Amino acid sequence: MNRVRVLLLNAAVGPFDYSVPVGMDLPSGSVVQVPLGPRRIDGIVWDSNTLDAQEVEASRLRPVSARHDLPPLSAPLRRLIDWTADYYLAPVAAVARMALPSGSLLGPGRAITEYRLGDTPPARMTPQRQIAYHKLQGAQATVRELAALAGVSEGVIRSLVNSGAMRAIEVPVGRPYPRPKPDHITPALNDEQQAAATRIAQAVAASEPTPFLLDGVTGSGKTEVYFEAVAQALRQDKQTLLLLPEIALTQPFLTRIEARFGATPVAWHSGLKQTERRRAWNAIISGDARIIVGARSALFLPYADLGVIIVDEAHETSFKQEDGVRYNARDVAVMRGLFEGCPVVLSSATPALESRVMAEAGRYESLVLTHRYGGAQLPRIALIDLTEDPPPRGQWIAPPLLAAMRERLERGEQTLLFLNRRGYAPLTLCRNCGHRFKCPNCSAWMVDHRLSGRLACHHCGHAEPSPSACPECGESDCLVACGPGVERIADEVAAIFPEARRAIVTSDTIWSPDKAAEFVAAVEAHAIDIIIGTQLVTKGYHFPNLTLVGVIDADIGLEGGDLRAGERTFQQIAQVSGRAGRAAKPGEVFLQTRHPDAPVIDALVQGDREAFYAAETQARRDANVPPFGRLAAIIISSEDHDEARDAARQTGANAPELDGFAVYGPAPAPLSLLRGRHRFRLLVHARRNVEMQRIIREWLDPLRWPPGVRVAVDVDPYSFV
Ligand SMILES: Nc1ncnc2c1ncn2[C@@H]1O[C@H](COP(=O)(O)OP(=O)(O)OP(=O)(O)O)[C@@H](O)[C@H]1O
Ligand SMILES: [Zn+2]
Repeated sequence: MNRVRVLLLNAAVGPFDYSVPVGMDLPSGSVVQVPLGPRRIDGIVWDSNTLDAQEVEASRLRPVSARHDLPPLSAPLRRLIDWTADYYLAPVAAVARMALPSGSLLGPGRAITEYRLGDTPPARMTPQRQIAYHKLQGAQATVRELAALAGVSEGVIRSLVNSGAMRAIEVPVGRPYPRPKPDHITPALNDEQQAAATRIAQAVAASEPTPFLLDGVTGSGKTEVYFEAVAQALRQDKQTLLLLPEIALTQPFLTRIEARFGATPVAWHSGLKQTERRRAWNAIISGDARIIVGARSALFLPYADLGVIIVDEAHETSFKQEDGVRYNARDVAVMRGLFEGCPVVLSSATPALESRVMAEAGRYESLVLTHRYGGAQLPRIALIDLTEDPPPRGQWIAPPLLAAMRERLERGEQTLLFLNRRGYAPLTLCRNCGHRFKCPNCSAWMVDHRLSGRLACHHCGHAEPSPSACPECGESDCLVACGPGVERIADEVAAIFPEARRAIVTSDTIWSPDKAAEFVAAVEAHAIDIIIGTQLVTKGYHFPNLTLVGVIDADIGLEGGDLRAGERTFQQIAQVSGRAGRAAKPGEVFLQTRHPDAPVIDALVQGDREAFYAAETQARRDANVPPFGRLAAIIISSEDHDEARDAARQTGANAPELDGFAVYGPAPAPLSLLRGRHRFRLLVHARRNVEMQRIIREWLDPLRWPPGVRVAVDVDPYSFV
């Protein structure tokens, strides 16, 4: 057969068939270059039985131009790509692009040129050069990366190179990574840990495609358990993919892996430099990289030989991608394990309800750790009813929590205050005329960030300097901050305990792996008494001297009222509580609430997670919502309000009427304006046994919209805004 079907990667057309030049070997999965009109573009040879293309006579086919020097994408990976595209209603090419990180990686070359400043400054200093010269001391990267780092144009960097102020360094990208050793340092597991570890290791040894739910209370040592699965994969010369939700937090984690296996793992995330990315990529595809720690984007990479996939903190909603291909990495990981023939471990102290239901149904194998490691006790959780015990006016920390904090300071122990709100205040208004500061691009309030002196929109990134006067009435000294964010709580702590050393932990302060490492070191060295943080501090940390957790507003997550509001509140509070008393000293948690009788709050205080899961499962079953019924959101947007509304109405009017398939809306989305686009939503609610995706495809595919309209489908949505 001298014809191949090619999936085109960076084109809105295709797939197309091409002829195979004599002497070129093109098995399925080969990465190739093909002609398209006058251009040449990258593509992948795909299985013609899974991908339809227009039939073209053999004589009219154009030949494949070249084959890239890469191993072909494996059959299991191609199957995963097909499955993902089908399930999430995404173009196959869009999913396949996630397996091939960027065009520049496909080109030839064993080295990349990086630049760094030399010893002598440039003879002629312009203001831009001055900035670059200042910011790039000690840095080494490509021209583009240096420009981004310094905040100047690439031209400025190039001019520094040409003037001789920067020198070129060839960085080889094929350098091998040090090999981790399965038994470098092995901990003694307790009985529960040992039983779970043995079972997973056995599944790795047998290449069993079993999904495991590793469900263990906070501090039970789940990490040590799944490390045994990693060790088993290493013994068999296979790869481990370890997915983490928040990449900024990986540095302490990488250190922990290094301590256990004697070598740092290979990290994969969006913050990698091009040389690092290329080196990692080569090692992943050749099999040289044995332990790969990554964010969800690592899930689609072409691993040479996967032995096990681990999803840590598997309940985290950040595994759900909210743009482009809207997939859930937790669910896709289970499918990848199935196709690759390897076990998948979903590890969590507060599993997603979906995962619990799968385990109860016997589809996942359940491994349970009921106790904290080393005899530490779970913390005692107490309520502060804010209606009875309110803080003084203009403050947010109630007297019982303040008293507990004072005790900790006196005893030299650490406190963590949790409030899931970045910035100083979520809303700023004018006392004089009532003006509220709103984002010009979104239907959202501007958040006051005092540390950086700005008002910022958390949806589109729009920011402006904090105003001194009201733009509406012109009065000065009339702007009031409404409600607290972590910065405001930190100010309150500073006013009450001026001697206490504080750290604010949010994505604004911990924005890089280095910053995370710095923070951890400071807490461990007891250079910090009180941590004030958002959800960034709820996971993974193990600070033995931290014995008090205060939840400033336990009700905050329940306000939105979406499908998972109760579940998310339970998970966040259980996780943040789990940071208290993890070693010898017992922990204590205070929840500040206005709804002491809410079932979620009650379950947390009683420490009765089984009751919470049982009630929540029943409620979902009764409403026939996920994981029992199915949901899909259709978001229709345009820069023009009426165009978006009309397209949404037309879509709704064409909705099929079928048994077990209901369509609600369209209605303006809660965030009706986002990044300058007006948004309308339709919600599909289907019974489990209905082929929801096929019906949606047949409904939407024939519809035509004006060029300014975008239609996004979100299968199994997590976001309802
Ligand atoms: N068998 C063991 N031997 C020695 N130390 C252990 C063992 N098991 C756990 N630990 C230690 O106990 C602490 C908690 O373990 P780990 O971080 O694995 O818990 P976890 O279950 O992942 O917790 P969380 O879900 O709260 O993050 C860590 O410092 C870990 O090194
Ligand atoms: Zn905005």
